Amino acid sequence: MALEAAHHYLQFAVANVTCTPAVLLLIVVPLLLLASMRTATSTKSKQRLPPSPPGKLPIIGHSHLVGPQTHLSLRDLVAKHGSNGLLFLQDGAVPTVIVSSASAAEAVMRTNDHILSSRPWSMASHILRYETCDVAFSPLGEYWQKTRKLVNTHLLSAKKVYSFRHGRHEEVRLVIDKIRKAVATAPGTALDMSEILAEYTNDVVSRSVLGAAHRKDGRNTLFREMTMTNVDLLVGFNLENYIPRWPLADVLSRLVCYKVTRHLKKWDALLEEVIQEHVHSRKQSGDKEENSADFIHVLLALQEEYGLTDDNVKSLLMNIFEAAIETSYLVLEYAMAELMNNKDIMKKLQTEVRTYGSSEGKNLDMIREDDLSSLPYLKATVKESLRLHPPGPLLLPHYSIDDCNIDGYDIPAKTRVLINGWAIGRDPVSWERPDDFSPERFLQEPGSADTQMKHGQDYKYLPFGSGRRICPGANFANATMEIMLANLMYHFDWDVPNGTEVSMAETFGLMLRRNDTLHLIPTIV
Ligand code: HEM
Repeated sequence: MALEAAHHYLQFAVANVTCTPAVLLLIVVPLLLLASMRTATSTKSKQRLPPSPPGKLPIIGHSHLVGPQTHLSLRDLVAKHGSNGLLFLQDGAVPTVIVSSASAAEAVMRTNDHILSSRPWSMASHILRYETCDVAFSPLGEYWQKTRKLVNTHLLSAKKVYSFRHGRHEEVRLVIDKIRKAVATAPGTALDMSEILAEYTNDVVSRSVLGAAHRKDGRNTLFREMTMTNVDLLVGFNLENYIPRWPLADVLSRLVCYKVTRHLKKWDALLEEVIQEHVHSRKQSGDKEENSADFIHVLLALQEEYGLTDDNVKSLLMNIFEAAIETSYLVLEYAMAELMNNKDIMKKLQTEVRTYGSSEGKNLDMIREDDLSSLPYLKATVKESLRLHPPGPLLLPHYSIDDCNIDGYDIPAKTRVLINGWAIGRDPVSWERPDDFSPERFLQEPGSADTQMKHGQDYKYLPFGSGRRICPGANFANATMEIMLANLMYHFDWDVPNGTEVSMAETFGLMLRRNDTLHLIPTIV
């Protein structure tokens, strides 16, 4: 893996700076060797680290043991060499602890949460996020606390999310109308549901951030493209994984991150434009902030109170796009794919939604958010999809700000901690028939709208993480996903072209995604 990464790095570096590979080698190789010597000396301490697999190499450490399907590789390594779901890996220059059981996750995200919930640093992320002034990648500290409070209280509280429901209804209605039209024009034709669902989640998010005019000049699409490019840039090789942070390495990293800097300029121009429009409209409307005001309005209204610079505001906005669009779309796509391969479950779900929609002479034109609490099987289906297919299989990386001890093992300060939520969600110790798609497992009792396992309170189920870094967007995400899935089930029957199974083959990146585009044939009911 590390050799592949080194090759990747050289390609990446050459593509980004006007340096020849030979010059890069001259700079990089001595730094790597120096780093390796430093790592070798630093690991000679008396600490009792969690067990490690054999086969550690100079410079790259254990990285060559981790294959491209990282979540699978790590699960297998922990099963073979770990203890109680804990394993220590030297990933290049980065000491890393892998967490792969519910009990170890609880020790990390509850018992030692105050020590283990900072974030590791990366140059690409630092540059792209206005010198790390977003919420998601800020280290633990005052700035993170302040912005996290703002996000929890003013942007993503249950009340605020509920206030956006009319916008979501409109977006869902647009999708339903689009599918109906396609069926009327060419019955029996397969639609690209991946694209339809990605567009939907993007529109819900950009509407909440930018307001009702989010489609102006194709901005919704532009923000989506910009967000996708973020993923491409951040998934590239990180030099600092191989060379500890010294001033010379920082200079080199900044050079390599030239493309990231260029991309930030684009973000900045776009965000500046939409913010200025909001400043203008706030002046005209006398600074009134309504309950359903979009995120830019809210942030501008609170900017002074929270002491935020313009760059802080932009970074927070970029964070919302990055965190919200892909995640919810992937869950919806996986849910539809699983339902196509489990037709009895789809039938049960359709019966629940349709019976509700037509009971007591209701004959609803669409399912609305106030109806969702009467649809327990729907909620359980979304939860089950999140269990089997968490978009972030390793959550976001955690980082220790001090030494701590788990199960008698030392976790030194400045260790990266990766929690394999994907493996924990499929651990046979915690789950019966863990690989089956079975929403029933989340129902306390048939017919009850209450479903088990509140997010973040049960460490065997971690799609949104837990502890102080738990995803603040779970309300927003669930509202976006549930209302769409309910209406897809309410209005249409679904088939796979040629009656085949949907392939669940997937690839690990910043997020876990299916390899194939999801093509499905809808029929109006
Ligand atoms: C299905 C959808 C989603 C999933 C599965 C998901 C999952 C996650 C996970 C695993 C984390 C990291 C937790 C940790 O470090 O332990 C996270 C963090 C975060 N998420 Fe989400 N997320 C989703 C949707 C959203 C949405 C819709 C938003 C905003 C509108 C959002 C905003 C954030 C933010 C700001 C953080 C960083 C929190 C912090 O570091 O303090 N997420 N999310």
